Amino acid sequence: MPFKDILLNDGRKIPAIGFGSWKIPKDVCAGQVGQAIDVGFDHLDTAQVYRNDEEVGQALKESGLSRKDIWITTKWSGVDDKDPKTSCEESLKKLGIEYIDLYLIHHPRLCKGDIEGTWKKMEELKKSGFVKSIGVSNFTKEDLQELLSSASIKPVVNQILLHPYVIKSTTPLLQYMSSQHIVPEGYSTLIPLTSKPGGPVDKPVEKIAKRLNVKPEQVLLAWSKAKDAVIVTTSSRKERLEGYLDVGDIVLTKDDVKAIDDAGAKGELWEGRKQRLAVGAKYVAAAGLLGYLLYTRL
Ligand SMILES: NC(=O)c1ccc[n+]([C@@H]2O[C@H](COP(=O)([O-])OP(=O)(O)OC[C@H]3O[C@@H](n4cnc5c(N)ncnc54)[C@H](O)[C@@H]3O)[C@@H](O)[C@H]2O)c1
Ligand SMILES: OCCc1c[nH]c2ccccc12
Repeated sequence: MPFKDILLNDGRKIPAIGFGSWKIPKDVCAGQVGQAIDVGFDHLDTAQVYRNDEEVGQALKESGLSRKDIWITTKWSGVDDKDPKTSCEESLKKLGIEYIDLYLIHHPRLCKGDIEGTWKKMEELKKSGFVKSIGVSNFTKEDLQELLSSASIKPVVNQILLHPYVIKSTTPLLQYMSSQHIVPEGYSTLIPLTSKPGGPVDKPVEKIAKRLNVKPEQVLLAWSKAKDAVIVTTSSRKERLEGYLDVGDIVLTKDDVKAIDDAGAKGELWEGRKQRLAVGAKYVAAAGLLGYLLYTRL
């Protein structure tokens, strides 16, 4: 059972899993994007700041795919202080395409305190037809509320960090987005494997992987799918990409999702404590140093 497209609030349908080109070096980018297309990815996720749009465009051209058969998301990242319109025109040219499926504000800080004004520029881009859908990334609930207070077009998605170690703090945002029909796109979902191995999430993920006879990364992506998120992931390895696409067939039970959420919340609590301890330790060290300096001067 392949992934089912997800319906957006503007009536368009987005493929439920995308291949991201962040950090892919220029010299191997066209090859890796081409490989992703060959294994069956029909959704590419890039950004102005990834600086590999020409190579993504080259892979697209070499794939021979018809434009309508591939979904392209790119983002306004405020590079060189260029505005969304100029950046969008440059992205279209670099990617070698006539329109962008989904254009995102990469981060609220790029709006420099004027979320409403920046969103108006995004709305203009949608009206121009060069961009079919518009959305945001890394927006908090408060950022979205500010945007929605004057928007005439709603963002279709908010692309956010989504992994078990942030699920507790992110759930209120997900609930708010759901109430506003803004679809979550989750990135860095594999963080428990890539940068936090050995944490509390490993155990439930491994147990579920064993039961379902799948890989741990597939369990994590299936968890993201269970949160009704569009998955944004990547790999240079063909077998991993094939495994990602097979996640369309993996359905976690409510208990599976809860076990992963609970373990993630434990890790989040521990991270929070560690950070507070580190800040506390810094203060103690600074106070000690100050005391020592005062003592030696007296
Ligand atoms: N909007 C944003 O601010 C933002 C931020 C980060 C990423 N993104 C998008 O999301 C995409 C994916 O981001 P990501 O790379 O953080 O995602 P990810 O968490 O999906 O990690 C992908 C990496 O995990 C590795 N991996 C897979 N299985 C593994 C395993 N079992 N053990 C160890 N490593 C394993 C892959 O080889 C790959 O390098 C990016 O390319 C970009 O398009 C957007
Ligand atoms: O999207 C990947 C993370 C990232 C890299 N550069 C950025 C600039 C603005 C917002 C996010 C990013």
